[in-house]
Amino acid sequence: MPAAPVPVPSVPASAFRRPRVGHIQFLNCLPLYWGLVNSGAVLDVELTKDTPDRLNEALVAGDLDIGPISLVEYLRHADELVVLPDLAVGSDGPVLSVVLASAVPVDRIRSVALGSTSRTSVLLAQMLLEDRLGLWPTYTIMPPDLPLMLREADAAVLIGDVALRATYDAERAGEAHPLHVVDLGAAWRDWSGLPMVFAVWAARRDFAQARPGVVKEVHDAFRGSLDLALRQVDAVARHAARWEVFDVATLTRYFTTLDFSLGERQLEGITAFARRAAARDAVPADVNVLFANG
Ligand SMILES: C=C(O[C@@H]1C=C(C(=O)O)C=C[C@H]1O)C(=O)O
Repeated sequence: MPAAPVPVPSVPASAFRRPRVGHIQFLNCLPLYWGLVNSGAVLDVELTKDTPDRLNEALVAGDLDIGPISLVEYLRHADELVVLPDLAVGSDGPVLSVVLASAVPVDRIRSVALGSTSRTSVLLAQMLLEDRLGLWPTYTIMPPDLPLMLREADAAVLIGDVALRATYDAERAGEAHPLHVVDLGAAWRDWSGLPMVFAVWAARRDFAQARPGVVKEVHDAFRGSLDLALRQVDAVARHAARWEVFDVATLTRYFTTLDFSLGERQLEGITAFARRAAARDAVPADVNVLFANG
């Protein structure tokens, strides 16, 4: 009699396939990517480059395994995710690429167009306008196009390259500039005394449990490539200035102004932001930030 077949435990396909990793298609994450390409790290991943709003949705839906996620969306879905240590997009003071650009003096803003690619910064802007300045404007969500937004509203909230452009144009024009450009990283630090964390990197909990080694490998590669890019920041800026509208000095300043760390102070910043956001019912109260085992 033939031997009974040995039962093979079923292994989910996710145990074998290449990890699906997200990447923000803004200059803020160029150092991360540049390092990956130039460090010679062989990282076998399926990389999806997109705007933060779409990457948020994909990670929450389980269409990505690991990726950056707007802080607000992380706080809303923290029980499905683990945070990668020592990696974030933030600033301790001015950030240059998260702005409120207003055609009227800030205390006269009555309508605001919120850029559709953001989740954290648009909430931060609302908190600053309402809870700090006592203004109650109306809001509309619009694609991140400054002239179109200002056709519809007094002010616009922008993130990423278009926001960096707004900062750059305002600095170059000085007094003659028609817009009031408020750096929301600086505004948050003035208000709270703390750094702002706009986005973190997270892995889906089920993925991190099934493949902890892969999460560590991806995290190490990201962290390593970021460190490399920041050590060679002039070269990164020179490279990017070849096709970007920004000059080398602006890009060098930008890459060194951004705070990619996630230490004690950044966690305090997250807690302070989460508390204020929870008071407005924008995120659940008392979220426990769980890290991937590094
Ligand atoms: C500093 C930035 O942080 C970003 C802000 C985000 C948000 O507001 O939801 C999300 C990801 C980051 O890209 C930036 O976009 O320039």
